[in-house]
Amino acid sequence: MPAGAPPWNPQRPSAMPHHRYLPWEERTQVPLTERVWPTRRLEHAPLWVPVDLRDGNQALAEPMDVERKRRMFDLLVTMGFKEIEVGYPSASQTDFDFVRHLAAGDAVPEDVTISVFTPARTDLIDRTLDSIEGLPRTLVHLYTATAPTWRNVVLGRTRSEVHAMILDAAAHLSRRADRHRGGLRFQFSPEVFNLTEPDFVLEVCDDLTELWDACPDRPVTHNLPATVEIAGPHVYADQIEYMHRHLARRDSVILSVHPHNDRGTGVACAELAVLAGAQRVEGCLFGNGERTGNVDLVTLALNLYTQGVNPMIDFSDIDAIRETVEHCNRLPIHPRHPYAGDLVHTAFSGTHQDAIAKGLAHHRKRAAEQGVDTSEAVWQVPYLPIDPGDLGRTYEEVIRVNSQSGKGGIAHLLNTHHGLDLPQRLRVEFSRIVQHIADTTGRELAHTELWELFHATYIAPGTDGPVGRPERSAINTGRQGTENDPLSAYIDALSAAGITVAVLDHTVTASTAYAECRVDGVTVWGAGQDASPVTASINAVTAAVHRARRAGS
Ligand SMILES: CC(=O)SCCNC(=O)CCNC(=O)[C@H](O)C(C)(C)COP(=O)(O)OP(=O)(O)OC[C@H]1O[C@@H](n2cnc3c(N)ncnc32)[C@H](O)[C@@H]1OP(=O)(O)O
Ligand SMILES: CC(C)C(=O)C(=O)O
Ligand SMILES: [Mg+2]
Repeated sequence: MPAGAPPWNPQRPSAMPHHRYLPWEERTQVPLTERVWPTRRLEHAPLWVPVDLRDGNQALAEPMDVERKRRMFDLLVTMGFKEIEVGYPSASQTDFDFVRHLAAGDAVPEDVTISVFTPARTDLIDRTLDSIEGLPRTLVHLYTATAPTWRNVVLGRTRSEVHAMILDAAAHLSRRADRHRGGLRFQFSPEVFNLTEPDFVLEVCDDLTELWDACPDRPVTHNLPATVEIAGPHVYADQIEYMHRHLARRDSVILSVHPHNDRGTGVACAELAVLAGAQRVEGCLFGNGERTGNVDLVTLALNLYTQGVNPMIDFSDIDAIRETVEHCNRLPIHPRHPYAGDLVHTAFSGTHQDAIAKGLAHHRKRAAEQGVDTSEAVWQVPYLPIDPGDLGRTYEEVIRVNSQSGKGGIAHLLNTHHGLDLPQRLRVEFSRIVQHIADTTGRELAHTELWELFHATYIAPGTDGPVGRPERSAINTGRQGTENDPLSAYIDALSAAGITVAVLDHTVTASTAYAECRVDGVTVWGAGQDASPVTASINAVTAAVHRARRAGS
């Protein structure tokens, strides 16, 4: 038993060298003792800023060419994003050309602001400013790493040297901006904010706010990245709340966050950061980006949507969005990706299917009672946090059948796709047949296969044997006062032919009849179809007779 491990924990200690890693408390400290973020609620959307064309793009094996960048840009505009980071113009000719392409054409709507990214180097700042010549409403985004390890190891400068380097670059940017026609605004990112001393970030950001003379009408954006996620989201929230409370000229600062996803908690970091005072969130569609990605804007915005908050972004055709992103990034989106993956609205397991099928039926009923369309009624369907219809998806894929499935799902598919409404006991029986096939083949059964199986089992179980099709003449002549009850007449006819049939259960819904019959002592179900309920019922009894005789032979 490892020292300090509770007695109920029988696990063997891992031999992996965990001592090589430092807890976050030893790498950063947030001087925040009282926090308000746990008491707050997300009530409106922050400003979402997609960085797919810069941070996402720099993480691709094959960065986007101008054509792909343009497709991504048009998608982002169509979805409703109002501020879009379009590239790192000093990094490559493609990025430079793309910004020039935007400047030359009419792709940028009047309500959209473009952002371009630059390091704190005068030659690269100049190149960046050259790229945006003629572009209105541009945000120039300056960044420098501020965390101790980056200062020491990467930049080879002391804290005060890095501070001076940032201010020099910002001053150069300001001077160059004075010559720029069209409104420029500034953004600063202390790269690796989350590992930087909070007082250093405050010093630098406050100096920039002053240097760039930010005011409420021309605010500066301070973007505080979790460049490499190293701690839980509660730590990031504390760091953001601390900055939110202490930044100077707060009404002239847009407080932005930029979480990455190294620990898989990028979404949680962003959500808690907004509770803690962040007004703007940078991320990428479906979480593309460096290493494990940038925070996923789709998940974030749809998380808000499913809380009844307007996400300010249009996701009504999520598959078209996904296809464009897959084309531009040349990366597939995982089938389990929140909200957008191929399988995220699908249930294979029996109890989930049962609940969903009941939930959908209840939803339709409640909408009808309230006199509203199903797409307007409040959504409360078990296991489906969002109505797939809101994302432009159909309900077809919601329930799929394999060996994990149960009668509810099978009945739902037969009902939805083939108009069958199986009686409860028949559901139980048929699901055993399906289960056996799914188990032995180990594969999924499509709704068409279920229908074929149902048809072959219950509707047309084979006509070999002594009973052929019902004798219409025997029915129509009407025996024993059964002129108004052709089914009884048919059963009498069968009896006269030596086949004793008792109908134990009989229902007809939408041109399909289901009959549970005892035939010569054998109890079986049969089903029949016809526009006429009478004929459908007679067909069902005939099918039951065939099945019983096969079972008995
Ligand atoms: C967290 C982020 O996403 S940051 C953005 C990362 N994105 C990219 O790097 C993609 C585009 N980058 C590039 O194409 C190139 O790095 C360029 C064109 C910008 C620069 O290329 P090069 O001049 O070849 O330099 P290199 O790529 O080796 O960059 C490292 C140099 O920049 C310095 N540097 C790193 N960040 C910054 C910064 N924010 N401001 C100023 N200098 C910086 C480093 O200290 C190093 O300097 P050194 O050569 O004196 O040691
Ligand atoms: C905002 C910039 C510097 C960035 O991409 C990061 O820090 O992750
Ligand atoms: Mg980043």
